[in-house]
Amino acid sequence: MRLEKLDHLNGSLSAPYFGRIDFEEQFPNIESLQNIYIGKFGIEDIDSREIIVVDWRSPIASLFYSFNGGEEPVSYESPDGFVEGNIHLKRNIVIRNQTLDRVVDSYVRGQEHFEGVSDEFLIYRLQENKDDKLKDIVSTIQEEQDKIIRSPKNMALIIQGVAGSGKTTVALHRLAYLLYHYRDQIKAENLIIFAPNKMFLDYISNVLPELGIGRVQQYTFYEWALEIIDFPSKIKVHSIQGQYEKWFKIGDDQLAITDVSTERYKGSLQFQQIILQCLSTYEEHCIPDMDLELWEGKILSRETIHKWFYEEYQIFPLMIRRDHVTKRITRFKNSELKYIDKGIQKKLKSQANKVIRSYFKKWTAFTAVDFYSEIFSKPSSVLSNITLLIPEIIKQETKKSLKNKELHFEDLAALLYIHNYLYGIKSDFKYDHIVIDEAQDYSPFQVIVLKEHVRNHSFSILGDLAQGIHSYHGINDWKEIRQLFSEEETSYFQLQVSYRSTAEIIQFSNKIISFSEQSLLLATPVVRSGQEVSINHTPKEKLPNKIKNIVEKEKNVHSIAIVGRTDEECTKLHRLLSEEGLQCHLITSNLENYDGGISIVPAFLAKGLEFDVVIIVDVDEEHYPKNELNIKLLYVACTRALHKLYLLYSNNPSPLIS
Ligand SMILES: Nc1ncnc2c1ncn2[C@@H]1O[C@H](COP(=O)(O)OP(=O)(O)OP(=O)(O)O)[C@@H](O)[C@H]1O
Repeated sequence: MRLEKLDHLNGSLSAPYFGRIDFEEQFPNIESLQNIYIGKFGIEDIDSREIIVVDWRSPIASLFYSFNGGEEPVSYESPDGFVEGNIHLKRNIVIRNQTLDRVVDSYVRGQEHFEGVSDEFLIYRLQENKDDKLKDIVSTIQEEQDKIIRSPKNMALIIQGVAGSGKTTVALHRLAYLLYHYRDQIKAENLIIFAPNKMFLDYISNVLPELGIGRVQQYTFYEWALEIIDFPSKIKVHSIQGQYEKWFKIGDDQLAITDVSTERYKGSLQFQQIILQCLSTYEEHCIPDMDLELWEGKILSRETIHKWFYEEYQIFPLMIRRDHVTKRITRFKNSELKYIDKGIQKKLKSQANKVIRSYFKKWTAFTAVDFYSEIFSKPSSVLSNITLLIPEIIKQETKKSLKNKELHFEDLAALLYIHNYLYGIKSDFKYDHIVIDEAQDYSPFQVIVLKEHVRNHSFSILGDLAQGIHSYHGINDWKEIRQLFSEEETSYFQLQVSYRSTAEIIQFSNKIISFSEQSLLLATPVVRSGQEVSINHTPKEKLPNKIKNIVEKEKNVHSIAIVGRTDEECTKLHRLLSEEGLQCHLITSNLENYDGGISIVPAFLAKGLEFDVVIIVDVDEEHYPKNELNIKLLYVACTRALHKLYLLYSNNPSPLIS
């Protein structure tokens, strides 16, 4: 704790605070006017205990974020109850390396041009070029974001936010808030963030220590599942990347996303119900239907074993219960043997052991994979009626995979669910809070599994349906997730303002997403204007040169993305550009680090990232025909840009931009 505190103090040395409010508590006495300085970490005088800077997460600092201007009294909730008062000043301050860089008053009481809180400081921050990694936003958190960040812990928050509305950022700040506010109840090690891939985790990795929450666990769902289930080495478990080629290819054989696609089916509530029925039926029938006669005349009745299993050991998961019953039977046998004449003891012992072995052969011990195989390959008579409900095509496909010793990403939710039912959840895998970023790509079944791993349904579930490019296994509507929680357990928020891009880029992207058949929330820009989106016809052979020219023109920015449509084409373009002497990183699905600079990235991998300048290539009829997947892919690509967006096409432009 001391080391952590020292770390915070060192950080505060170079930038102690970023804001000030002058707050007059509502007493008649004007002397109660306090100048409150707000920083990333609180600082107090070690001798006098006087608070010099308050932590941004403290109750009083909430006024800095929730204050909307005007002369009406404001209030905040302190540990002793609500405190009311008036704000006289709201000031933003930029300090870098102990140098005061900028001071902007966004509200001064009594001055006419400050009727509301001005956005000048926010716009100044948004105009900056970003470096490689995501940054904290403590100095400019907006009111609607602050409400989410400060929501109570024992709630499943579901947040639909447009591209660039700060979902990822808000989720990380929420973790910092929870750790501050509930410091006696939760530990950083017991919080976990799920993100789409390792590169994305690297991209957000800087914010965590900046916010003082470096020890939070970070995982992809795939890696996490592999930590829990010990798969036999002969089984290959394919990650989600295995699906990319199938779903993101171009040409006439592009797949349509339907409800009976294997991925969607295996993530559905319907499938979870079937698995649950199989498990509970197995539970009902697993004990062999017989008494256990250890030796002649020594019978352990079926009823006694039932009582042990269904009543005494009921709190344990199935397989642990089976172990307990095994041990109990052995104890019973040993204690009974004590009364047996020494001369025949040995003989009866070996006879009893044989009987016990044969008894437990009839009582199958399953691993998750065995049970899953049983469902698909050779269901026992009690299960076969239930498995009839699984569509035949999915059954056949899965049976074939299992025969080839292969499992796929979409099988993981069911496998984890079975594993938890059979073996329970170890305390290492129980969490105080779970963040699911890009949650539109999660299936209801995945969320059901995660719900088993979190205490008090404490979730932050964030996503954007407009970016649902993985809807072959994700959701189409938040109802699919909301229905998994009761009304009191959940809260739903919408974030509609996009902070990432200029107004021009947002308006352009909105036009593209409006082609979608879904009714989706459109983004509203913060009034930050930039250059018009540039659309250029560029013949194929001139593409490398054109890209080089744009890069040359934009050489002063920190990050540029060249976005292609498929993995293969990006690799090709990367080679071509490298031959032309342009240094750039190719982002592939198994990349673990994000290096910034100039990147070449397929649209489906760009999700979650952002770049000062984005150049989208091949925006033509062939690569982006008008269908749901391409609308969303192009929307994702466009909304990655902060300041400038270029679209290049050869032949005929895509109908989405023509
Ligand atoms: N209140 C804010 N003040 C300053 N910058 C902000 C604010 N909110 C968000 N941003 C910035 O907007 C950008 C987008 O944030 P973030 O990546 O968290 O959004 P997102 O909703 O997760 O986006 P997407 O869904 O497109 O991945 C980031 O650069 C972030 O710093």
